[in-house]
Amino acid sequence: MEVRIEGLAVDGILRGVDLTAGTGEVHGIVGPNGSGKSTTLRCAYRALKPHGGVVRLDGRDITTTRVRDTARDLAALTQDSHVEFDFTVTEVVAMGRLPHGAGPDDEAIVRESLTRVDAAHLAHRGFLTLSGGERQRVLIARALTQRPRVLVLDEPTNHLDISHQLAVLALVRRLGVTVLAVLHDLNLAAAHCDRLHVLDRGRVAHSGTPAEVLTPEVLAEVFRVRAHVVPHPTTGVPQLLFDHQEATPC
Ligand SMILES: Nc1ncnc2c1ncn2[C@@H]1O[C@H](COP(=O)(O)OP(=O)(O)OP(=O)(O)O)[C@@H](O)[C@H]1O
Repeated sequence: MEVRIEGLAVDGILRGVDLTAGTGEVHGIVGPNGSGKSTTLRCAYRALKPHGGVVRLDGRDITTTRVRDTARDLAALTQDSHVEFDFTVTEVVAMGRLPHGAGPDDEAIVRESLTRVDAAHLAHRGFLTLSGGERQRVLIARALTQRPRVLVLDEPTNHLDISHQLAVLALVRRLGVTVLAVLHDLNLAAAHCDRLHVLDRGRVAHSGTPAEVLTPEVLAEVFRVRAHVVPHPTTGVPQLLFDHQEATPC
């Protein structure tokens, strides 16, 4: 399913964000703190109504369909993905089936999703007893349980150790669904995304393949850091080495 974001505007935050992610492509949204990455995603999963612009799934404006219909197509892992009560892990992941209504395969789908994020052993634990990384994996399992055609992920590797960061991003790619992911780690973004969009002060400043976008010039202009770009010794993917910085942007 294609995701097309056109002229997205949110007062004081987004100033006309345009990007298109083709069916089955993995797109990363990167950019400095406060540049509007999460706000862009919030509009895509309908947590926020933009003041201008439109988000289209396969050409159709998402605001012209019922929220439940959008939820059948699109699953989100967000910064607001909280679970307030101590549901079991199985119960939390089963919530991903809600947009589809109850079905006979639900239990099997929940078990499979938990296995895919290496969390089957947590099935009967209380969600609130889990570590940050375990919670994140369970929330990813909940999104997978929705069997979406589009996955919107806001910092999906947050709280994950390096092994689970790599495993989750490899899994996301294997799913074959369209992915829009906010990522802070530019090297992970380069290794796992087909295309990157660099947000700067509420606009897409640069879009392209990781090699096109992650250049020393763009990193200096947008992130204000000095970087060297080197090919990964086995994959050839561009990877970044940063110079020590005396002055921080804070
Ligand atoms: N509900 C809101 N009311 C007022 N300002 C907001 C609101 N939501 C976000 N902002 C502001 O909009 C700007 C962009 O926020 P957003 O969360 O989209 O940035 P981001 O690129 O995801 O940042 P980060 O990398 O820090 O997560 C920030 O300055 C933020 O303070």
